[in-house]
Amino acid sequence: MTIEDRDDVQLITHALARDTLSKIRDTGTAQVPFRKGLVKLGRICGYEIIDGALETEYVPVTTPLTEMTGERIKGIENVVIINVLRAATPFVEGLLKAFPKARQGVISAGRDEESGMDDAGAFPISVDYVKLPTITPEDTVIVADPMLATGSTMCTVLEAVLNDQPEPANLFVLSAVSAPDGLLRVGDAFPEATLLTVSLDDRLDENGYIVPGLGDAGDRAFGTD
Ligand SMILES: O=P(O)(O)OC[C@H]1O[C@H](OP(=O)(O)OP(=O)(O)O)[C@H](O)[C@@H]1O
Ligand SMILES: O=c1cc[nH]c(=O)[nH]1
Ligand SMILES: [Mg+2]
Repeated sequence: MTIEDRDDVQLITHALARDTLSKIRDTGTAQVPFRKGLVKLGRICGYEIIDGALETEYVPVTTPLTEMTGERIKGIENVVIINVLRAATPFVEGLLKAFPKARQGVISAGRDEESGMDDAGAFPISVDYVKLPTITPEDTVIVADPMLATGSTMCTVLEAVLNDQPEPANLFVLSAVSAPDGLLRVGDAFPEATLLTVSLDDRLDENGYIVPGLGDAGDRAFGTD
C-alpha cells in the first residue's frame, strides 16, 4: 500500500506551519532562527492536534455580566509528550505551549550513521537514556521528532514507550518532515499510531537523509556539524 492510500497518515496543513517549515528548510537560515522555527512549528502542531483530535465539552461560565455556556477542551490534562533527543527538544518546547501540563518522557535515540543503512533501509539505533512516565488508557501520547526519515529511530522509541504499558486513548507520532519509507515502516509496525506530519517529502538519499528535507535537524538546531 502506498502512503497516499493510508488513513493513518495525516498532514498538518496550517498555513503558518507550512510557512515556518519553508523558512527553516532554507540553507541560509542560521542556528538561532532555525531553533526558533522548530519551537514555533511545535506550537502550531500542538494547536492543530488539539483542534483535530481532542473534543470540547460545555461548561457553565460566569462572566462579569451574566451566566453563559462556554467550552473547555476534554482530556488536555491527560497528555504525555515524548522528547526524542536531541532534535526534538525545541520542537517539544513549542508543543508544551499548547500542552503546558503534559507529562514528559525523554529518550535519547540516535542513528548509527557509520554503520549505514541495512538492506531493508533501516539504521541501527543506539539508545542511551530512557526516562518515561507511566501511561494510562485515558492518555493522549505524542511522540515528537521533527525528522522521520527511515523510521528506524521512531520504531525503537515506540517500542520503549509502549513496552508494558496500557494502550493510550490516542497515540500520535508527530514529525515536521517525513519520508515515505519511514512512514511506511512506522505505520506497519505500529498500526495503532496516527502519523502526523507537516510535510511528506519525496524520498531518502543514499545516506538516509530526507530530500528535499532540511538537512540534519539536530546539527542545525544545536550548532554542531
Ligand atoms: O527516521 P530515522 O532514519 O531514524 O532518522 C530520524 C532521526 O534522525 C535524527 O536524529 P539523529 O540520529 O541525527 O540525532 P540528533 O537528533 O542528536 O541529531 C532525527 O532527529 C531523528 O531522531
Ligand atoms: O534528513 C534527515 C534525516 C535524519 N535526520 C535529520 O536530521 N535529517
Ligand atoms: Mg542529527
